[in-house]
Amino acid sequence: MKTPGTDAQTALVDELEDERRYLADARAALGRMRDRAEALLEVGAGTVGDAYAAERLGVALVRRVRELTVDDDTPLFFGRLDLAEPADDDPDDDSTRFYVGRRHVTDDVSHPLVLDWRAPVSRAFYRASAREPQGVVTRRRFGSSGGALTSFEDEHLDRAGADAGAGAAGDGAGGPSSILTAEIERARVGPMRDIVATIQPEQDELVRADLSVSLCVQGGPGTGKTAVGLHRAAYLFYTHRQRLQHAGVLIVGPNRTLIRYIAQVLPSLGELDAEQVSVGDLYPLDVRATDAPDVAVLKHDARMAAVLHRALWSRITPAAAPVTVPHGSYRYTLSPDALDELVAEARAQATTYGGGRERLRSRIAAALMRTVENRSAEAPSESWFRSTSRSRPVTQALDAVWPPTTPEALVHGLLSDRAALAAAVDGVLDEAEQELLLWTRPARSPRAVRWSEHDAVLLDEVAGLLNRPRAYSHLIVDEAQDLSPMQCRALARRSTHGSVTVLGDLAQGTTPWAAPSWHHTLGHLGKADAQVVPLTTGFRVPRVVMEYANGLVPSLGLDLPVTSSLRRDGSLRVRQADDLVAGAAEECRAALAFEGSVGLIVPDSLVEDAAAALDAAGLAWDGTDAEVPTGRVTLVPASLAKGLEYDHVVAVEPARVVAEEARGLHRLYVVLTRAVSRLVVVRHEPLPEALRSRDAA
Ligand SMILES: Nc1ncnc2c1ncn2[C@@H]1O[C@H](COP(=O)(O)OP(=O)(O)OP(=O)(O)O)[C@@H](O)[C@H]1O
Repeated sequence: MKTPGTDAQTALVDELEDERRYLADARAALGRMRDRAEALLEVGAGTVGDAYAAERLGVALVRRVRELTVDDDTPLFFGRLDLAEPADDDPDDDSTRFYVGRRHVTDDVSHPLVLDWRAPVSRAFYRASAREPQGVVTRRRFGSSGGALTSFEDEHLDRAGADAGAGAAGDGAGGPSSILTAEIERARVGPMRDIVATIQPEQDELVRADLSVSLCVQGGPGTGKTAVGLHRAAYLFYTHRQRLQHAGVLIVGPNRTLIRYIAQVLPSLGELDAEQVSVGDLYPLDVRATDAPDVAVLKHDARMAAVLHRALWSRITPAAAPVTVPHGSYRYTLSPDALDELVAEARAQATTYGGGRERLRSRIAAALMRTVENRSAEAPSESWFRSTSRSRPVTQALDAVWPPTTPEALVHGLLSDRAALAAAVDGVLDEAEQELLLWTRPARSPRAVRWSEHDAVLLDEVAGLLNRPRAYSHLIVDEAQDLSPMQCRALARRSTHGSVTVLGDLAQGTTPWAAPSWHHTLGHLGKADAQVVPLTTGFRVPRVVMEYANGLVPSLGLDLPVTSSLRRDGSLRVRQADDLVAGAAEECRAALAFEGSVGLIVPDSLVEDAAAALDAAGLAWDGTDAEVPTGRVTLVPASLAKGLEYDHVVAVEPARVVAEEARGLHRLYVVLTRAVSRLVVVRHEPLPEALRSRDAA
């Protein structure tokens, strides 16, 4: 005789079978959607009238085909919602059951089989709780392996929390959130994955905030800031595709390594359109020189904006000669005084130097035209106006009173010439600062300058004064705690009328100009009214490692909420080694016994030694710039560790990480918070004071 328990068990197993069949049907339907898109692609180009439309259609269809590609390794859905009543999004649809997945899948008559996670109805999947069921009777989460469903778990939200985890089938059974926990604790093998199956309510609120809302997310290491930013990009594209296709979303990261890393996540989010750029590449520059640290700090100082502004606009000079143009057998003239009046008007109305110059050109031509009209019976034509405005005398006058320039020419002129610099910095920078800025061996021409990476912020500032840069509807800025005031200004110019999502952690600020508070950064970004929202639950770093790293926070002089961790697994070990790099290589070899990626993070000065030690140990390894990894070990200089994560981290010589830079403690905090499962600290010198309690471990 069967016990009631086994009956229930059998019912659950049957139900899992039903779900597997549903998944197979949805996969087949997706395959047909793709076939249809491909067929359209084949005939599309031939049937559309003009070449431009054909190309547009082709691009859209290629993208559609790519979006519909079936990925057999991930199930098409990860959740199911049973609602009390039909959702009111679509009056023709009275379904109360929805499957939530990475993209829409419809059957042959356009009936939805799977809803995109970004669709309005899906919101309840992330937000509903026993306290606020939001119309949800049952929320089902699916466990999977290699694209196959292996389990499910139900929360009955209508039962007021009394029974919020009743049914569970398959290998994921065990607790109300075992599928969630298993998903969160899964080992990392490649780059970061999307988190659409497990977005938490507090993250979802940020992801789905209105396009008009500017947010600043202060979150400790591994609280999902980058993930939230990327999912927000995907959500905004989905919800406002038309609008964002024109004005776009720009994702800005601190360096190319992180950009490359996150670029691999975006396509899996079904989003291929967001532009991604590192903050240093906003003004592309062939960098061939370095700056002393104090010079770099000065170049990033907001006061430089005032200096450059003055240097540029002071190029406008009073007219010394009249403008004279011929018309018929006469010559018509504009006096220097009349010209100066036009300059004053154009200047008062100009928002950019370049725009003002063009406005002045038109005004000069218009004034000359009026003179002609007053004196001759025959009014000059529109083409006379156009050719006059482009004529040599007008351009010469313009060049004299409102000289053209380029960012390179202006900065070259300023930093090579003591008198020009003194005039521009008067009352803004002191003499010592002027000396710092002046080039000791100026290049002969702007083209011959050997620019430093920090010159980019000066050049971009001037470029922005000359002409308005492209502005985006939404800007997502990762690791924003490291932005300098001048970098913030560069971003502000690109989002004048748009909104921003600023992501960062003040405790991880490692640049000399790192923000002391979000108030500063947001002010320079021109978004002082952005809401600052904390995220304090960590998903990456295991609790034991997080608590260890948190030991450093009181020494950072910041008032921040403590980051806790959702992960109870993981381990921490501190090892004393006489030969640091050999010890580290040994630890890497041991780490390979586990599943997942291994990051060997070393002080920058030890990179070469560590590489040699890995080679000597016969371990295959990659640098952080590897497009396609050859092995599971990555060698990471401490200065590039930010934003990255590895299943197993071997962190070498904390004391040296701290000693190698001014904000070394912040850097160490970054280094110690990269591990998803295990952290091994290899040291020779004593640990920094704040970590000593663990030294005996
Ligand atoms: N809701 C979630 N479910 C599962 N995993 C999550 C969730 N949120 C974040 N994660 C994972 O936690 C890890 C850390 O996320 P992420 O890199 O976005 O954090 P971060 O706040 O940007 O960290 P850092 O400050 O160190 O750069 C990633 O592997 C991410 O996929």
